[in-house]
Amino acid sequence: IKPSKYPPGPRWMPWFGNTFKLRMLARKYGGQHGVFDYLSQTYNSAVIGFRMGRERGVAIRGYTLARQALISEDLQGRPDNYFARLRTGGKRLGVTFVDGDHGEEQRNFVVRTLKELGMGRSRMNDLIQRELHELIQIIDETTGPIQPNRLLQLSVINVLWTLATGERIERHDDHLQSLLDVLKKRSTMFDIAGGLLNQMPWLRFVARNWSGYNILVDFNRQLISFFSNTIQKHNESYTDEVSSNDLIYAYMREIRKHSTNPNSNFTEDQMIMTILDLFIAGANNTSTIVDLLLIMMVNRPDIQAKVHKEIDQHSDPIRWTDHSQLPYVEAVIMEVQRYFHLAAISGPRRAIRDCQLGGYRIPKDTSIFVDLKSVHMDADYWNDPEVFRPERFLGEDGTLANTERLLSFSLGKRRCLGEALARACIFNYFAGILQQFTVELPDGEDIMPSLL
Ligand code: HEM
Repeated sequence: IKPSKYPPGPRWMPWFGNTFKLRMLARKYGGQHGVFDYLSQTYNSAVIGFRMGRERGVAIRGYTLARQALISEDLQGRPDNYFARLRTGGKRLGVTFVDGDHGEEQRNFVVRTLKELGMGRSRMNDLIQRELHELIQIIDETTGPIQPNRLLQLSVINVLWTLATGERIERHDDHLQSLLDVLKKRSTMFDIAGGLLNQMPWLRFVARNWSGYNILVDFNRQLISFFSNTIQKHNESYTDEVSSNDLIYAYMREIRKHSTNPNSNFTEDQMIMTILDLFIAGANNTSTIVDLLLIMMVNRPDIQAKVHKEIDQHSDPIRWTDHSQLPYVEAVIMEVQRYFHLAAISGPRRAIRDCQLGGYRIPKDTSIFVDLKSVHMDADYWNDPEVFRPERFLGEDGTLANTERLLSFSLGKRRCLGEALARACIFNYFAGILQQFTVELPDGEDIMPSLL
């Protein structure tokens, strides 16, 4: 039975709620954001209520309500469901799917440590530049067309890996290649709500492969075995002097500091799951944005020419610290994030208490899905959202404008904690590659009409 004043939406079926309807609509409308768009029009509301198996869900569309929801203190929790627990070995661990005091403690620790390790500072830039240098060398030495996706992904992963473990991984490492394959498969099988498996956990008994259960278990197993060697080496070589050298050492320092507290959340399992979370959240998105930027440059030589013009005014290698002097480059990066809306729906939130939104009642423990695409594609605000036009992020004086309407890293206490790293990587790689090369289509390939 729907709670009173619950947001409008489809009628709930016994047991399954709207699970099958939502899946059918997702196939028809190209994903969850398409479903929310359809339901929002059908029920003429920017707030939509539904039910996925046992879980109540609310989708929120449009800038005003999206902003309100993302920063609301009532909505800073994360769903505690089967999918969230399965991804971290059955327990509530890591940073992404924990909340309350435990979540805050872990998130604060990671943010503080990443800062100590140089995130947002020159050390991070040096790391990125080192990887960029290698990438440029590889491109330089390659004859024939290049498909940059995997090259970029390995580069970004090496930045993350160095922050986590203090060392790089070789590009040809077999473990790394198979990990990337699982990561890719995993991201195609699970939507942000955890897919069908989350709504019907019993599927793991009857359809282990089809439901994605095996992929998830396999991914965790591979990642844990990938890390176990490094963790063992860190354990053996730990001293106070090295305790601030990387994230694993810093975590070990914290485990030791809390060793007399039997209720401490700083445990080895928690450390592994925290690193896993950083990789799940950060390994793909950042390199995909750079890939999309290059695809867009190939498809729009006119925009590439403007990017080159701005970049050519800098004789030195371009670094993140120069970003404010390159507003057009920044505007192109923002437009790619808006246009391709990589995170179409923000990370699921959980109402930590009964609350109100848009005049509707949101009961405690409802999962909240904020539709970021609806903000990025809002025709009332952008006029021509379907057109790729970086100038929309530039004011008349040529400086950046409308940046508050770009929510790709979300807002509030649960906003992306890797934003500084991701933005620096994207800027350095994009500007760095275009400072050295002009990108164009291989002979015989056609421009993608949808990207014009
Ligand atoms: C272009 C690249 C990236 C995009 C578009 C992106 C976007 C997002 C979004 C939309 C969220 C959900 C926030 C919310 O629930 O309100 C998020 C969370 C998160 N991101 Fe990113 N992210 C990117 C890169 C990274 C990187 C490089 C890292 C790792 C250092 C990272 C780590 C995280 C973590 C750990 C969370 C969960 C935070 C929490 O639950 O408190 N992200 N990201």
